[in-house]
Amino acid sequence: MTKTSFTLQATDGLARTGRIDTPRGTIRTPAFMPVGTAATVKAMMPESVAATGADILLGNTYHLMLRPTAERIDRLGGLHRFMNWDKPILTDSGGFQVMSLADLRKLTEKGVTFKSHIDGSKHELTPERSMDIQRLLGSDIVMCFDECPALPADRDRIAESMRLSMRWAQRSRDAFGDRPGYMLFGIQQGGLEEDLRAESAEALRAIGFDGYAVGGLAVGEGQEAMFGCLEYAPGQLPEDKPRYLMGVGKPDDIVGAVKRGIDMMDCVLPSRSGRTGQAWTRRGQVNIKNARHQDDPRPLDEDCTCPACRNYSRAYLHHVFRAQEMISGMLLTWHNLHYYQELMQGMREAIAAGQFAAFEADFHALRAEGDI
Ligand SMILES: C=CCOC(=O)Nc1nc2cc3[nH]c(NC)nc3cc2c(=O)[nH]1
Repeated sequence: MTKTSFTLQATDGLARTGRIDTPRGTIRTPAFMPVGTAATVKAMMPESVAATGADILLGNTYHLMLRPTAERIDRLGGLHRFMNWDKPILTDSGGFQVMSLADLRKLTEKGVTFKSHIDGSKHELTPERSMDIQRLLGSDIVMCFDECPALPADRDRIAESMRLSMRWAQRSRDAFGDRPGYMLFGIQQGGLEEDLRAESAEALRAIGFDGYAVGGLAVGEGQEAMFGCLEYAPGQLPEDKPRYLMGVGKPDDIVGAVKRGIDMMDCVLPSRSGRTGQAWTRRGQVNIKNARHQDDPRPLDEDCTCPACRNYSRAYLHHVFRAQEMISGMLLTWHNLHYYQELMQGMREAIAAGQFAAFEADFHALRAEGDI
């Protein structure tokens, strides 16, 4: 099967469940993508990531172009072979990270020049170069090269940035070419301005993409403003293509985004917070480094079937975090990614059964505030 396709299987209100079929495998939606920044989901073996239920993971163009370089990964057989992950991979275009991580950035109509945060070497990212890098990596879902304006920004700045991103979307499409079996996603911009988001959606639709991302969010606007934008932005995008919300989020952000029509998300939160001792459970958050866990024989979450909850006590997890043992980040990252995938599976089943409202009510009812 060399083609790719998106099939909607059920809807419940604005929430949808479906599947994205690619030659490397099927992605069940709504989907959560663990972040594998430097060709690894930190503290996890790839087979462990697969065991959590992840159908796809995310790679970062900015990091991989600097080290070990896309050319080297290509020579070694591509990113899937390199990191021993044979399911789908989505790579970002580098646009967002170059603006947040690189030094001495210079942005022009052509693209962005910058100095590596690793060794100070000079680099350039353009729509054309980003498409080339993502092709060399072999990623199954390629993202347009875009600019994500830092908020707060005034309306003129937001409009100007969005229109640049739309010109870059056309250049990305042209440079991507015709690649059966690979998908190119456009990225909607426009800040929190409904009319600018509509203009962006129309520009992307006219170019034509395999999927559409809602960009420019989860950049400090807060959940209320983000949900306000998600009341209209997903609906401005083609209904028969996947909708991807980048950088989201906490479990309640994810439930709220799926409720408003989002099909795919990615976030470093479950893995990053796992390494710092922050566990996410259906009853809320557990900061395992808190002294009150040091004699607690119970698992993190009685109902969780992950290896951390099946085989270890809170007391043990507390100990290995206090002792800064490597197993600490491994176990909590595994738990958090397992919990996130369980959340996605629960929503897929609830939407298919027309029970999303009940699922959402249970989700909120079970969660206590604060540390549990
Ligand atoms: C990441 C996949 C593909 O995205 C791109 O290639 N460009 C892009 N990335 C973003 C990443 C974000 N993370 C957050 N919060 C943590 N907000 C984000 C917004 C964007 C965005 O507007 N564009």
